[in-house]
Amino acid sequence: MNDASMSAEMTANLSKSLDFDQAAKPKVVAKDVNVFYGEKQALFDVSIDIVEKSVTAFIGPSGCGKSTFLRCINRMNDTIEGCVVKGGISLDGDDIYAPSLDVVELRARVGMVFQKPNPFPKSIYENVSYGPRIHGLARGKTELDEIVESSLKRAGLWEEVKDRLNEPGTGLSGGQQQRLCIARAIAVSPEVILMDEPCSALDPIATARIEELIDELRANFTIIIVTHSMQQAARVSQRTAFFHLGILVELGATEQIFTNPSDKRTQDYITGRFG
Ligand SMILES: Nc1ncnc2c1ncn2[C@@H]1O[C@H](COP(=O)(O)OP(=O)(O)OP(=O)(O)O)[C@@H](O)[C@H]1O
Repeated sequence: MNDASMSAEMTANLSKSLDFDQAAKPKVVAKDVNVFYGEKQALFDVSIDIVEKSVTAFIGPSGCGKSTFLRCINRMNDTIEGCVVKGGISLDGDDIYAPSLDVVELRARVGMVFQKPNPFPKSIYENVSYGPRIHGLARGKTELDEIVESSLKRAGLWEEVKDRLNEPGTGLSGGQQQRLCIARAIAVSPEVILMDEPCSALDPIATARIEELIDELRANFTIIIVTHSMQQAARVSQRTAFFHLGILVELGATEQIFTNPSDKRTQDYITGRFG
């Protein structure tokens, strides 16, 4: 390719990614986020808009700060001693670090699914009904039953568990447990779901099931997924953010990031030169 056609192609791609950005409404907006663990700085001036009702993947080599940034969005870093977050993050314009903000309420708006499925040591029913109960989302048993059923249906688990709702959640297979954790997250009607490597403990079939589910859920939720798998990022996300050494190097439409990244570090990572 000569320089002229390369630059035409780059301009076309850039305008494609700008179109993509303009059509989308930002749900989470981070501005100049810096995170420290004691003396060590883990994130440097991260600014990003996460658009609503889509999947954004965070990729990058181990230790680059993906999970640290994810945890900033529901203030899970507050629970880590010595961790200090500076900068601003808003959810639909609300400053989530405002002193008046109720963190319990924030975590109902921003749910989280972890790497290892972690159902409570309770029944399947109680795993899903716990959140709606403590947040007062149901006006009685019938409504609670309805929330449990609809959450399990949306998580694609209902048919497999409807006859064993009183059995322990921990008795399910790994993939089913992860779908139970997704049902638990959905049950409180969050706006955003954070997923920290949700498939890393699962086999390929269970992984495919969760990936299909993520694709269905994006119609109603804003999803951010940290993944080590570039194939997974390419399959499930519409936007991809590449982190390196605590810096957000590049954010763009997933297709553009994987076919025509603008930064050499992204190019080196996606072509397997490091990471
Ligand atoms: N609780 C903690 N205490 C101290 N340092 C931490 C803590 N958690 C993360 N770090 C450090 O912050 C940096 C970013 O870590 P983080 O886990 O966010 O990266 P990551 O990109 O998610 O990595 P991985 O892909 O391996 O999960 C790393 O240098 C890590 O050692």
